[in-house]
Amino acid sequence: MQPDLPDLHALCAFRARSPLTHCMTNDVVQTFTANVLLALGASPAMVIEAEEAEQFAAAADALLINVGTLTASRAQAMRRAVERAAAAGKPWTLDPVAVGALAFRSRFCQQLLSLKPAAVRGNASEILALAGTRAGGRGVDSADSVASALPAAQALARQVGCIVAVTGEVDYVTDGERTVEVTGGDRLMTRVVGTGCALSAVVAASCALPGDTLNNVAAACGWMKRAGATAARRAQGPGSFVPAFLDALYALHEEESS
Ligand SMILES: Nc1ncnc2c1ncn2[C@@H]1O[C@H](COP(=O)(O)OP(=O)(O)OP(=O)(O)O)[C@@H](O)[C@H]1O
Ligand SMILES: Cc1ncsc1CCO
Ligand SMILES: [Mg+2]
Repeated sequence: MQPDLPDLHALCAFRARSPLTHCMTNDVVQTFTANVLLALGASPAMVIEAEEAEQFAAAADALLINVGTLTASRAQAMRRAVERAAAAGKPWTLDPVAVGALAFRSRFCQQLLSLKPAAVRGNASEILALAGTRAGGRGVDSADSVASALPAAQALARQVGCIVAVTGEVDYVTDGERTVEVTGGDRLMTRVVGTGCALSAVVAASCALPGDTLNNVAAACGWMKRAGATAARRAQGPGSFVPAFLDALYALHEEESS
């Protein structure tokens, strides 16, 4: 494998910074998300009670909002955390799980966008829905191609003034003017739950790094794609993929310099 110096530099910076990452995420992916962040060298903390979430949002380096298992009380806690993060100048990232398909979370995500996320990461159907182009996907899964969602991702990035990462077979990361394409990964990444949700947590953490957020988010997508490809070569199926994926994230620096 060719060394990929920008990704390696960003990975070293990520590990040196070890971003304290406040995750308000869904019930399905809590442990996997924390393990992915830990394998990469970040420091996750899942703080969800409204009063604590508000307090912690100001202290953490980055905040993730994932609406996968949203409830009214969680929405309230998330809103308070985002408002505090925004006031404290801390970057926050939105994963709009199943937006478009469901009205409550769609209204909530649209309202949150006015509080200026640093990044939005979603699959093609989610990005199309958030941009107002399409109605939504098939539950939490995408029903659209990534290429078909690129114009919507660029429009959303310009409209909100943030980085948008639309992911799938290929990932596109855009600020509305510049677009980076990230290739690799493996279809097995879609046969275990939470690779997208965990990627959003890594994207959130990468927004705490100094430098160009577009490049840092693209690097985050690249780490996940590379580890996904390595793990797929080693795994026999979804069951052995998850531990192989965590191992590959942990050893990414060896792969990049070999
Ligand atoms: N067909 C594919 N080939 C290679 N990599 C893929 C493929 N589909 C998805 N990926 C990778 O899997 C990860 C998750 O992306 P995806 O777009 O499936 O997220 P998602 O639908 O939000 O997932 P989830 O909701 O299950 O967390 C990304 O790193 C993406 O690049
Ligand atoms: C399966 C599932 N259901 C709600 S959130 C979630 C995790 C994938 O997005
Ligand atoms: Mg998702």
